[in-house]
Amino acid sequence: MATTSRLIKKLDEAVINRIAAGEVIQGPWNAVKEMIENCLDAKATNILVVVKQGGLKLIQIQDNGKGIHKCDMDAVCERFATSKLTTFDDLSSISTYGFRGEALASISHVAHITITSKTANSQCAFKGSYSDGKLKEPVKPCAGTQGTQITVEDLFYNVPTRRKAIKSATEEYNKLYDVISKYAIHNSKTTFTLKKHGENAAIRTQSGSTVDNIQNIYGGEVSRELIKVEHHDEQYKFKVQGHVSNANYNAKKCILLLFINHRLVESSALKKALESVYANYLPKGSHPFMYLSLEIIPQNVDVNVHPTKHEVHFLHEEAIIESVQRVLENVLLDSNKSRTFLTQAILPSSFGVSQKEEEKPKEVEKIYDHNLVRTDSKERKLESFISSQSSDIITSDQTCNGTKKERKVHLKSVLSLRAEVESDLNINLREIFKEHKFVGCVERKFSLMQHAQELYLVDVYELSRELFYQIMLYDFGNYGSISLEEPANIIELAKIALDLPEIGWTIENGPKVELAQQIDIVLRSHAELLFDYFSLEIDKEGNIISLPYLLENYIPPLQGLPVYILRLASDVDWTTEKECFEGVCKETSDFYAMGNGYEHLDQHQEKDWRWMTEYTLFPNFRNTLLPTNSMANHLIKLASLPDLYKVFERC
Ligand SMILES: Nc1ncnc2c1ncn2[C@@H]1O[C@H](COP(=O)(O)OP(=O)(O)OP(=O)(O)O)[C@@H](O)[C@H]1O
Repeated sequence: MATTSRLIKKLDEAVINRIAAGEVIQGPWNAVKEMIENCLDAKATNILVVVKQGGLKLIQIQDNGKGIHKCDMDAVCERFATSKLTTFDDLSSISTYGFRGEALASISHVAHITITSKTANSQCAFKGSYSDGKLKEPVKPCAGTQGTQITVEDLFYNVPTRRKAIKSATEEYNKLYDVISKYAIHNSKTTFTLKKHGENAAIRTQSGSTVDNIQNIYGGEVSRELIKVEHHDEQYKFKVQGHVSNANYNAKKCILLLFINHRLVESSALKKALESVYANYLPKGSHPFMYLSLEIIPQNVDVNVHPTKHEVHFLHEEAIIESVQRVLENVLLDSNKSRTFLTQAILPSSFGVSQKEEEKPKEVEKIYDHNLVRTDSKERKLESFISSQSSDIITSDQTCNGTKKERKVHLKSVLSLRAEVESDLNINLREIFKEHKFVGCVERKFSLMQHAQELYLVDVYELSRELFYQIMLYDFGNYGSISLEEPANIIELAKIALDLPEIGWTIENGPKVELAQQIDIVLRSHAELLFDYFSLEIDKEGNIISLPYLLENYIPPLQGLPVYILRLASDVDWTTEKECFEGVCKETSDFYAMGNGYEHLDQHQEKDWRWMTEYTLFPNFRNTLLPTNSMANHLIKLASLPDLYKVFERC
């Protein structure tokens, strides 16, 4: 009778351990991650990582933490040997990164590992080499400073398939660079250094702020555009804090540094949810930078989901994700509203205004990128147009003038005017402006723009009026100034205005000269307020000498100045704060609106308004304007491609 031999056999212990190790240690990056977590659990404040061949040949991690006692040295690389967890219940309140006692054991099954460690109480350090979870020979005393140094050599030397699957050392290096970067940002009080063996440090952080570390690792372009996130949710008992990029920043790839209870984890659901919020703020195809740290009560989090610990599960996952989405939406909306504009005196020769000498800052302050308004966050910044397309508009030294310090505005009247704007937001219009393409100017008050397959006629006059009104509210008290080359006398301006047919002066209104004098008295009596809050300066002789500078590279049509002066004096309610501020903002935005003022334009002005419409107003309709429901009337849909197709089909 033929005997059948057993097909199912118990695997050799060494093979079992190697397979298990391969699940925990997938590549140099997570060997590094596990060991960094050990350093942090040991309260290290200084961590140095040296690697060779992307960590495949060598990973050496040195910390200044509490060290390992000599008596524990033989057990550190044994599976399920840990100092961090005793009972299963401890898992629900775990506050250390490690809890399984598996990482070093796993590494010892697939690499050569040497540990040198010294505790505070010990006279000297002790050194041991490990293989397959065991000490190769008794630990030896040696010289060393407090802390632990772990050296891992020839990772996967005994797992040829895994070694082959690893494509390139550079790729592995990039992955571990990424892991160290993220831990360095999350642990800003600990200094991190990463070096390729024999080379200078690729990462070297100082103990400082999170933003400093983001700047150090991801660069100034990101760190300058960050908004702080901080929120405590009582209902689902979690905290979220971090820094995310604002609408000015966009990258080709989404960068998300996500920590849940201080563990670096991945969550595609949260990532997707957050990216969908940014879709309303960023141009298509561009992505944000987000560093978020969520702290959820440990009882609601299951950390033991994945061998590499890069996933966690938590209760109320959907509700928490939605709540974080709302937090992000709020901070982005806030940052979009409070964007500040570069404030400086500018002098376009074609408009007959010039910079006041005494206003030139003694020391030229550097103007950073984030002070400059973008035309389109995907494209070039306005400054790049200055010397070419707009040399007539802006004098070349304008980018080095000083900026005013921003003052915080807490006036109830202004906050309530802002709230009125915000209560009327129109999300559809925001979408349209966000994704629009400028087509061309029809005339000063009207331009064409395209959104998706639709062509719109845009009332630039009305929209720019709204834009300036919003800028006045959100940048209240912080405008720069445009200095007039020739002081403009209020009485003379008022007389010019009263002569204009559209003002409708009649004999019953009283003599023009007297009216002009009254206008002068009203404005001069409020000169201090006009200067302080609105940068509208009146000298002792009753001359206007400066106007507010509301938008970079935009000069109001100065022919509208006489009417502006007259309306400021006659139409503003100067008796109550809110009405007064609202009135000045409204009159000023009427004056600044594109298409106001000039009847006949010379060659320069003809070129200037077109330039300002395309490169200043439309980019700000996209990035700065908060479209409200009333603005829907300022867009007329002229054509829609799908409708046109239908017409052709019928023909
Ligand atoms: N850098 C270090 N400083 C001090 N002690 C350390 C260090 N690295 C490891 N240890 C000690 O070695 C033990 C085993 O570490 P190992 O990484 O294998 O497991 P763990 O951190 O306890 O759990 P996990 O497998 O979940 O990471 C730790 O519990 C700790 O006591």
